Amino acid sequence: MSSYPLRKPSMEAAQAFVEVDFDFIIIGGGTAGLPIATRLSENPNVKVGLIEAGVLHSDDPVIYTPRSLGHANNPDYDWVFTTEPQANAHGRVISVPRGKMLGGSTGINYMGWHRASKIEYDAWKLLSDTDGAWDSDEIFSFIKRAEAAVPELENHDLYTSFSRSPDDVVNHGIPRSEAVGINGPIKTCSQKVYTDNVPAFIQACNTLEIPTNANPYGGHTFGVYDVRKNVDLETGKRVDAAEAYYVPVASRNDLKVVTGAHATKIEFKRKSDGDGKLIASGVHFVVDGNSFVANASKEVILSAGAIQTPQLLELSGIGNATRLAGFGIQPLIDLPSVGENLIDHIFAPVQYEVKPGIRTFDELRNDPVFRAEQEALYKSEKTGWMASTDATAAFVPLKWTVGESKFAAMIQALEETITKERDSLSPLQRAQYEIQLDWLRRGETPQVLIAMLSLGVINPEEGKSYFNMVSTLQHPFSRGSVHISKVDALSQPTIDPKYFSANFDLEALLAVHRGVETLAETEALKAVIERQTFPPVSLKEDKDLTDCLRQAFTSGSHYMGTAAMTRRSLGGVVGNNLKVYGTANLRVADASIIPIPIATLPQATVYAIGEKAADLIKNDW
Ligand SMILES: Cc1cc2nc3c(=O)[nH]c(=O)nc-3n(C[C@H](O)[C@H](O)[C@H](O)COP(=O)(O)OP(=O)(O)OC[C@H]3O[C@@H](n4cnc5c(N)ncnc54)[C@H](O)[C@@H]3O)c2cc1C
Repeated sequence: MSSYPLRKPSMEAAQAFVEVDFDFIIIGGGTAGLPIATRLSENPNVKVGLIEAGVLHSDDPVIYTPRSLGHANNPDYDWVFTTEPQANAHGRVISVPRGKMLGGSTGINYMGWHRASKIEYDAWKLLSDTDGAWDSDEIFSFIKRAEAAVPELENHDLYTSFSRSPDDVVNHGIPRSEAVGINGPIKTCSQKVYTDNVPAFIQACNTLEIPTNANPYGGHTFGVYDVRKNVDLETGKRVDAAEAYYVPVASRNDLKVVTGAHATKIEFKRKSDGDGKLIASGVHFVVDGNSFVANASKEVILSAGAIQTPQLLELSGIGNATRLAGFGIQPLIDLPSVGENLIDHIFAPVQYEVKPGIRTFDELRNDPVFRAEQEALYKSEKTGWMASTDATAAFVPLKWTVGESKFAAMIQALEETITKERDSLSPLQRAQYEIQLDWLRRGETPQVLIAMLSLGVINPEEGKSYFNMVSTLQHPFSRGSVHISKVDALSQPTIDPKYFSANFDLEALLAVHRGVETLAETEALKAVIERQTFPPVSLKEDKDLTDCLRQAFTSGSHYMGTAAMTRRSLGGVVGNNLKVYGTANLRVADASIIPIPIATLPQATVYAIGEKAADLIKNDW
């Protein structure tokens, strides 16, 4: 472990940090930053420094008890950012959760471990230069490197047995034994506790011809299944980037981590030879109001996440030159797409009260004796309800949700809008929309995730139990932005996801809501549901429900795209080697490089980005 405390900011640690001549400095100790730091420091001959604004929370039950999820939305763990008032959501200001700690957002996320369909990762290639383009095989191989799935036999995927019949189960694509990693740092497992709503949901999906997918890791995600979780079956704890990647190698001499240290700017020199590229040579940071500069002789890697990576680029002089000049920042590289292309998934709940006797995770709220038993079981055996989260979900193409004729009308209207607005779209949007339209028309790739969740219950009555079917939109057409609001790294940037700026997103969300209503009408779900408690059942008309969706939706907390890895001519910020265009040695590696919406819970993909970045850097040096 570091000789300096990582649990609180330390001036001595900051001073010792800047006295090292680093080869590599990584900004942000999160989902991608920690894999990069730990993989690079496998070579004892390089010196690696990592600057993280949050601190280490080892053994904090708020983080590591799976059932505590949702309790970390306060400044001890979270940046607690918010959006600009959203024009298409009655001016609502929406919460933007982001983990602030060693481990980043993996310390506060919901632990769903998932990957997108192959076709979605293959689209990255369509948007990039040919040389070194990423594709699904490559991303799958790096996800495999990051993960350790508990072998099936030891932790059987019980959910397949809940299907109506074996005919409802599909198992296709790359065989699971080849697709899934077993030796990586991130331990993942299947659910051990299934509450009564889960079998009902799976059977309801089967009734509506959504198959049970026994191998959602093989390249085809369509179907209903239990999403694996990054929970360690042996310890019963959340597995985050800090515990999985950093803690086991913390005593390495060549790896120095400074926490409570807020990076404020990247320092550059300009190359004197022909290409005149910028060379990143150091990083400014502050600890408790005191400024420091650390030096890197080889590379600086920016892994501050999709909100703060563009902020730091702009503060360092990389971005839209006119915008930067307006803030009095000398533009070093005119890259107008920095901070553009902000993508987020959109979530909207439908809440149901269950019939008496049906058990959901609300048992823990309603029955103090049961809760005490479960807490004791967790303490002694590291298992039971406290070690569990609910993660059953259906990934479904929009076509299924809507029905053929309505779907055809929706697509036609969407195509007309895109054609009409073509001149005002960015080159990247035009390319993305073509790809997204193709996915929609084919009707095989899920655009929709319906998640079975017991979290976020609205106004629960004592003694009653509930679950939510959360409709989520995974391939939105709306694009927002993140930009600096002042020349102050410590203040939050202006975050404007522009939710529903593409009207299609709202129509699609309404269609998903209708799909959820149909699911609730199946015999399987009717057997467990007492009544719908949100949205109010009195809201029947499309117009009223649409209004309710504008009021009730939340961010999926899956921000991506703000430093997109695409061709420069399309408005890319980084190339296939993750280097920022116009720089010789500044790379971005985090969720901001994801170029197009992907229908997945993104952390496994971001870990893969970190793993791949480490490989690219090792190969170059
Ligand atoms: C509430 C919530 C629930 C989620 N649920 C899931 C889920 O179930 N499954 C899933 O797959 N994904 C989920 N996600 C999304 C997933 O966790 C993120 O997409 C992913 O972790 C992002 O990784 P990143 O490396 O881009 O950023 P992060 O992991 O957030 O890392 C960025 C790091 O940089 C640090 N940093 C930022 N600015 C600075 C600075 N100026 N100086 C120093 N350090 C800085 C931050 O403190 C942070 O540690 C969820 C996210 C949230 C917030």
